[in-house]
Amino acid sequence: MDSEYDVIVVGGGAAGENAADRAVKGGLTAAIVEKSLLGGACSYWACEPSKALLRPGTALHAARRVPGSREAVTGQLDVPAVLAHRDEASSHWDDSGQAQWAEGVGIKVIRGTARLTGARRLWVTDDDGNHFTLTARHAVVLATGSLPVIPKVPGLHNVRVWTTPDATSTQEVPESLAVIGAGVAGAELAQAFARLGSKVTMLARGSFLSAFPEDARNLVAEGLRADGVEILEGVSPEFAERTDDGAVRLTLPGDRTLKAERLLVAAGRRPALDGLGLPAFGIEPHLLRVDESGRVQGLSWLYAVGDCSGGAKLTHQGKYQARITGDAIVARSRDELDADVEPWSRWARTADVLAVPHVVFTDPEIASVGLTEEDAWEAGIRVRAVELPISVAGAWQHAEDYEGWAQFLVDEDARTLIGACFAGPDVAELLHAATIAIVGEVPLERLWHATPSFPTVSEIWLRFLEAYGL
Ligand SMILES: Cc1cc2nc3c(=O)[nH]c(=O)nc-3n(C[C@H](O)[C@H](O)[C@H](O)COP(=O)(O)OP(=O)(O)OC[C@H]3O[C@@H](n4cnc5c(N)ncnc54)[C@H](O)[C@@H]3O)c2cc1C
Ligand SMILES: NC(=O)c1ccc[n+]([C@@H]2O[C@H](COP(=O)([O-])OP(=O)(O)OC[C@H]3O[C@@H](n4cnc5c(N)ncnc54)[C@H](O)[C@@H]3O)[C@@H](O)[C@H]2O)c1
Repeated sequence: MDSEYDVIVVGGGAAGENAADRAVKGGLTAAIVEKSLLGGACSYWACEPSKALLRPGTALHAARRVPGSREAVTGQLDVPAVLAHRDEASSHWDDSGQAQWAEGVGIKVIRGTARLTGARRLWVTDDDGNHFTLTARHAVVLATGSLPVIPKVPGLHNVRVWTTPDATSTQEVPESLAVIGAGVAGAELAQAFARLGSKVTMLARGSFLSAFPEDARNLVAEGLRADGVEILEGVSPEFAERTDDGAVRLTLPGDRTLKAERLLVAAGRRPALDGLGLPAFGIEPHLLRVDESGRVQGLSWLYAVGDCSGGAKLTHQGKYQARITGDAIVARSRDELDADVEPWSRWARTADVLAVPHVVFTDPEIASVGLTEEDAWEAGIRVRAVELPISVAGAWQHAEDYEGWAQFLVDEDARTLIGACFAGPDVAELLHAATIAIVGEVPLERLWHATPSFPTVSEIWLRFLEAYGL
């Protein structure tokens, strides 16, 4: 094995793989050091398995909402078949296909745990405890992902908790499940397990899905409640203990208790930057900042992409950052790019601030992109919100009782869209149109010419422009 590569990526999740791929496509040599499965969290423990657990319930529910197909659907979810579908979606936790892809595109995969020991130099320990040094000629890219935040609840350390990988890879559906945290992971997994037969109770420190507009999160809360999920808002556990029968009992404010067979902690994630040797370079892991090209501030050779680099923790955004960073490293290796990076150029993560798409894959879904109304006012933008129910012919065709809500945010001076949020069944597929309108800064007068097909849910775009006054 060579000990020198142009680019060395630490962490082979979605972000790391894409950074290495772009470097190789640009003519550089690249290696990925990975301590677990190549493909990372998304492939084995996060997006793929969680969506595979959710999709069968969504499909069944959709069939029940259309007269004609409703009558044909008489059974319940087949739990073993759902779990088998999830196993398949997670490649049975086998990364050989991924390793084959990497080697095929010219990326060297090195199994082990890496830490920085000098500028462009890494110390790697493999699974057998062997050590070796790797040197990067141009750049080291950190793509080490994120770790769950475990809240400081007295007694919690004595209790066996599930974090999200335990929930997404389980082979058993618990009779009852308590969930600490009512963000995206908590909401999706609460619904998945409720539909698989668990009695689910969610504890939200603040509001359920607090990052989204109230009308959107109310629709999702209604959907979860219809599946039997109990949502307790403004509630954080005060104490946790193991019961004699191996279950978990939580003490809640007001001396209430909650007993559940399993306890899932989905209370947020933090960048996984410990143990990488960053303090020796004057960087406290929790203070790591990157510039628009993904370069760690203060170091010309160190970059970070994906969950570990701050910002939205989403696969597609990490991959976007990785494409930008990989190309920036290539450009700098050819002296085609200096320190300054133009916004919206191919070396700038401009969409990280202005156009991050985010889908909550519950049923109904939430799909949002761009600034929120609060962000816009804070940024000094004169924003107008147009909010309306998704009440178009396409919605009635989609489901008898279709209920949806949309919000469009317009920069009143530029007369362009700067944010959008949709809530309702299958709204995820409406999102990319909004992302394109925002990234392309398409004037509303031009959007007026983008005719949505009849009868599709996309007709909500026409209703928006009419409501806006065009
Ligand atoms: C339950 C759940 C569901 C989700 N669903 C979605 C979704 O539907 N859509 C979406 O966009 N996002 C989703 N996300 C978020 C998404 O999973 C993450 O944003 C994404 O996986 C991050 O990719 P990454 O490459 O940055 O990190 P990771 O995929 O975590 O990869 C980091 C890799 O680095 C390795 N590593 C760490 N330290 C070292 C070291 N020192 N040496 C060598 N290797 C190291 C790790 O083993 C790991 O493989 C979900 C998250 C969760 C928790
Ligand atoms: N569909 C998707 O794209 C998807 C799905 C799942 C996760 N993710 C990503 O993974 C990351 C982690 O998801 P997450 O849901 O864990 O984080 P999150 O930050 O979205 O939500 C965490 C929630 O836990 C609550 N919380 C924290 N401590 C608590 C306590 N002691 N008691 C009660 N509630 C408490 C917080 O108030 C917050 O609402 C997110 O950044 C998200 O972007 C994405």
